[in-house]
This record gives sequence, C-alpha cells and structure tokens, in this order.
Amino acid sequence: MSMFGGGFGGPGGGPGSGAIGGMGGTGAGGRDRRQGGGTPFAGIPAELAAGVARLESAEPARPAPDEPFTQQPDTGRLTLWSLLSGRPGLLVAAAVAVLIEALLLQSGPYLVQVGIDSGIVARDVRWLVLAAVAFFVSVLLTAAASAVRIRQSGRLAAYATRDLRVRVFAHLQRLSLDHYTREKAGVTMTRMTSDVEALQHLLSEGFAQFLIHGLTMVVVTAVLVHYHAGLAAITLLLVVPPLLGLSLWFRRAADAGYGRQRDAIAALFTHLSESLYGVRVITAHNQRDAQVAEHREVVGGYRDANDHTGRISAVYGPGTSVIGLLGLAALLLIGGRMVLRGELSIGELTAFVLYLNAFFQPVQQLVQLYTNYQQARAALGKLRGLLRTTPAVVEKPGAGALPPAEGAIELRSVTFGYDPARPVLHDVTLRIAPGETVACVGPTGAGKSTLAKLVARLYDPDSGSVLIDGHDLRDVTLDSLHRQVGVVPQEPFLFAGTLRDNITFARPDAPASLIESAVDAVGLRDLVDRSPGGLDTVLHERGQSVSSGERQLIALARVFVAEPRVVVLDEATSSLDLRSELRVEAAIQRLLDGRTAILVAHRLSTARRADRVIVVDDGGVAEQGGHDDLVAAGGAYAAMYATWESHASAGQA
Ligand SMILES: Nc1ncnc2c1ncn2[C@@H]1O[C@H](COP(=O)(O)OP(=O)(O)OP(=O)(O)O)[C@@H](O)[C@H]1O
Repeated sequence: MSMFGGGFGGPGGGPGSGAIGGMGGTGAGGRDRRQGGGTPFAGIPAELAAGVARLESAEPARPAPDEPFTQQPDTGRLTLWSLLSGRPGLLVAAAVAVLIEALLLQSGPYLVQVGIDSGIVARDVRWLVLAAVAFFVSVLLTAAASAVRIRQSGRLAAYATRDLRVRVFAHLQRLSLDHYTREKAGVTMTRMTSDVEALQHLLSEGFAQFLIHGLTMVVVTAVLVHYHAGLAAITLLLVVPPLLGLSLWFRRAADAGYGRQRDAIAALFTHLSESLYGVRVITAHNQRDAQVAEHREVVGGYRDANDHTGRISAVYGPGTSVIGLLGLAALLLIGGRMVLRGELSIGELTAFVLYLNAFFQPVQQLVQLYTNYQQARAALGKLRGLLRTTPAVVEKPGAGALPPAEGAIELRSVTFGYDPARPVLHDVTLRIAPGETVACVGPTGAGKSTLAKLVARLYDPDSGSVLIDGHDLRDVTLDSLHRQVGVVPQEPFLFAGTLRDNITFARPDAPASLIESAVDAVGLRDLVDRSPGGLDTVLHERGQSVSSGERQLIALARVFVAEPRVVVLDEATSSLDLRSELRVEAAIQRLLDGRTAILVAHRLSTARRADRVIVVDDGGVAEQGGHDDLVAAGGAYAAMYATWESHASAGQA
C-alpha cells in the first residue's frame, strides 16, 4: 500500500502539509498568481502582456484572510443565523429595504379603492388623477426599494458563502488522512458545491422574499380586518386552517425528501469523480459500458429523490391554489351580498378582493421558498456534519515548536492499527541515530509504510510514542514538525502549475540558487532543458504531461528544496527502465546526504546501500542490522535478498 494511498484522489498531504506533497495548501498555480509570476501568464506573447497587465490591475484586490490558518479544530457554530449575522450592516440595510418594499406593495389596492370610490363613483376627476399619480410614485419607490434589497442581500449571501467555503476548506486541510480514507472525494465536493449553492440561493433571494411575503401576509390581514372585521374573520377562518394543515404535511414530507436528495447528489458526484480519476484503468479494462450502466443506476437514484420531492411539491402547490381560489369564491358570495345590502361599497369589495389576492400570492411564493429553505436546511445539516468531524491527529493547544532537529528518531513501544482492534504494528521499539539511513523491508502489507507514516505524524500511535530528538511528536506543533520532516510518497502528486511551482511547493520563497541545485542534484536538468519554458513550463493536472520517473524526480526535488532534517521516503515500485532507476537512486542518495532517513524500500538495491536494514514482519521488527551482516546471518532478509538477486540477474540475462 502506498504511504498516501486511499482516499482523496491519490496521494494526499497530511495536516498542514509542510514538506509533504498532497492535498495540503492551495494549488501551486494559485499561489504563484498571488506572487504575480508563473503559471497563468507564463508564455504570454509580448504584445499581449500590456493588455493582460491592465486586466490584472482592474481585478479587485483579495486581501489575505483576517484570521490566519490554525491547526485548532473548528468549534464555531454553523446556523442560518450565524451566516446572516456575519455582516450586520448589510443585514440591516437589506431588512430595511424589505420592510419598505413590503409596505409600499400594499398601497396599491388602497389607491384603487380611493380611485373607484372617491374618483369614479363620486365623479371627481381630481381624486382619480391623485390616486393614479400616487400609484405611479409608489411603483417607482417599490422598484427602488427592491433594487436596494436585491443588491444588499446578494452581497450578504456572497460574503457569507465565501466565508463558509473558506471555513470548510480550512477544516478539510486540518483533517487527517483517516478522514480521506473513509470519506469519498465526491461527497466532499458536493458539500463544497451543491450544498453551499443551495445555501447561497436561500441567503441571496430566499430570506428577503420570505420576509416580504411574510410581512405582506401580516399587513394584508390587518388591512382586511380594518376594512371589515366580520368578512375578514369568515374568509380567514375558511382558508387558514386547511392551509396550515397542508403546510405541516409538506414540511414533514419534504424534510426526508431533501435529505435524500442531498445524499443522492453526493453519490452522483462520487461516481463521476471516481470514473474521471480512473478513466485510464476503465478504458484499459474495457469497462466503459459497465461504468455507464453504473452511472445510470446512480443518476437513477438522484432522479428518484427528485421525483419524490417533485411529487410532494405537486400536491402542495396546487393544493394551496385551490384553497385560495375557494376562499375568493366564498368572498365574492358573502361580500357581494353585503354590497347589495349596502353594508360595503363596491370600491371596498374590490380592494378586499385585491387584498385577499395579495394574501394568496405570497402563499404561492412561500411554497417555492419553503422548498428552497428545506433544501438549504438539508445542505446546512450536511455541512455541519462535515465541520464536526474531528481530525484524528490534532495539535495540542499550546504545543511548542519542534526546535531545529538533529534528527534522532525513536519509537517507544508503539502499537498502532487503522482499526485499533487489529494492530498493524505491535509494541515496536526502534532508535535511529541522527544522519542514519534506515531501510524498511518486509512482505507486502507488513506495516512498513505505516511505520513511516507514524514518524511523519500522519497518524498517532494507539499506545507508546514517537519522538524526534526526545520530543514526543504529540507535544510539538504540526507546522514545525512537517517543516522538518519531509515526505516523498510512493505516488508523487503534482499540481497543475509550472515545474517551478511544483518544486517549490513546500517552500514558495526558496532562493533561485537552491532550486537550481535541486534540479541538478536530483537529475532534472535534462527535463528542464528540454521543456520549452524551462522551469516555467506548465505541467498538466496531476503531472500527466511528464513521465512517472520524472514525477518521482520532481517529488524528490520538492523535498530537497524544503531542506528537512528527516526524510521519509516511500520508494516507488513502478518499474523504471534501468537508466531512470539509476537516476532516481542517485537522486535519492544525494537527497539523503547528511539527513536522517527512513526508506520504505521495495528494491533491495536501495536497502543494500542503507546504513541499517530493518525487516518489518508480524507487526514488529523481525530483524535488523547492516546489509552484509543480515545476509551473513542467513535469516529472513538473507532469503529475501537471495530471491531478489536471482530475479534481478535473471532479468538482466
Ligand atoms: N488507511 C488504511 N486503513 C485501513 N487499513 C490500512 C490502511 N493503510 C494500510 N492498511 C493496512 O495496514 C496494513 C499495513 O499496510 P502498509 O501500507 O503499512 O503495508 P506495507 O508494508 O507498506 O505494504 P507495501 O509493501 O505493499 O507497501 C495492510 O494490511 C493494509 O491493508
């Protein structure tokens, strides 16, 4: 198993991801953009450079976040209110605009009544003109209030969701490898895309509309009572109880429905991301039709979830319409009789009908909004769940920095299992001297990579402790640890960015001379010279435009530039040609010079050159010693070596 295998789209860095290539940090390209060079504009023709610079200078500045990234778990609350109240100024401005808009909207029917009763019926043209002008002004004012409301609530939503996205992303950076092994990438993608968008939709439009329509209903009720208390009571009694009953049913049915819809979207994203990531394997194994069939199944699940929510909405929407129209019919009958009896003017009945209509319009809108609200609530629940996930590897509050390390490593009675009930390593005790290179060998799945992961503190032991220079890794800050322990994973991960971005990933401010010596030391000079833009050549996503051997060399250069005191290197098993293999080996040799190193050695040629070999088997260190001594001792290592040697010579023959 690869040191970083499983989980999130291949190799992943640990928390903080200091010298580690992986999930950690922003993409190399992103960082470079902030520094003003590199990726996006490398290779821009000179005649376009001025235009590009102009466009760049017109872009809004995005200052660094107020709060720096910390390793401490996120303990903040996540509620709709916490999202809304983050920018009180915008909230108040939007709320005031909502209030004005809702009140202005209600002036229409009243002005119609004045126009009819005081203008048309009383044959007074001045009142008619006055009512019409007032109507016109109120429409203009409503439009202005509406513009302010849309602008402010849009800004509020944009800020709130940006903060939320950054907060969840920071949390993802904090989570440790166990999370990425357990959780599917597609599910996390859904949290960050579809779920956040559902919230954004509610925050930008939904809440303001909720308030407008809610207020409208309250104001209209008051106006109806004012016009004719008896008529208002009869009408409302006829419509409100069935409306309430129907809404309660919808709430219950929708709750389950929208939760299911969120899960279905996550499953869809998961399948999509996995099949995109594995497209080469799918093609090579001729599984495209099977993938399509599987995707049809997953999409079918999503369709079913949508169908369910669509079905309940189809009952609720028309149901409320019917109730409203029946109410209007009853009003026409009862109100009409009152007009005939002279208890109500014709203008009042018209206004009453218009107001009742104005009472039902929000109900229709609220149905739609309620759907949005339910979706957002389901999304919020999922995001809250993600934020509550605690990393297995946490930094102690008040942990001190690991002082510049000599590089002495010690494992004291370490027991560890991914499932604590089934330990992979049992009571392992090991000391590695500063500057020593130790090669871990042993059967597949014996726990070699696990031992290396514990030294890089990608996991914590279940019992016992791991120490560097006598400092328990749990007592030092993750940042200071990862800066001094460099990890080269078995499958190096490259970011979409330039060669330089990838080499300086762990140390963006590395001096040019160090980058150049890293390139020479690991044997990347050929690649750099061959590439059209030299170090500024843009690599494709996940480094697909370079060979696997070159990816390994770049990963080695990355650690070289980071200058850690301890190197943990999970050697790749991929078969390189002899020349590449020799190049990688020479690069490793140079990288390890003067550093303490743990090599998970799959090639015994690597083990042969180490200061000490440890054979990991049966949950512990079965044998250890110098290569020659172990071969002479005739134990497990000697047997492995004899087998390897005979294969190697057969291969060469
Ligand atoms: N993230 C994980 N979750 C659960 N089990 C794991 C995980 N990673 C490794 N294992 C299991 O732990 C055991 C030790 O794995 P490890 O990767 O340390 O083996 P290894 O000796 O490095 O193997 P290889 O030579 O194949 O790289 C294996 O049985 C493996 O299946």
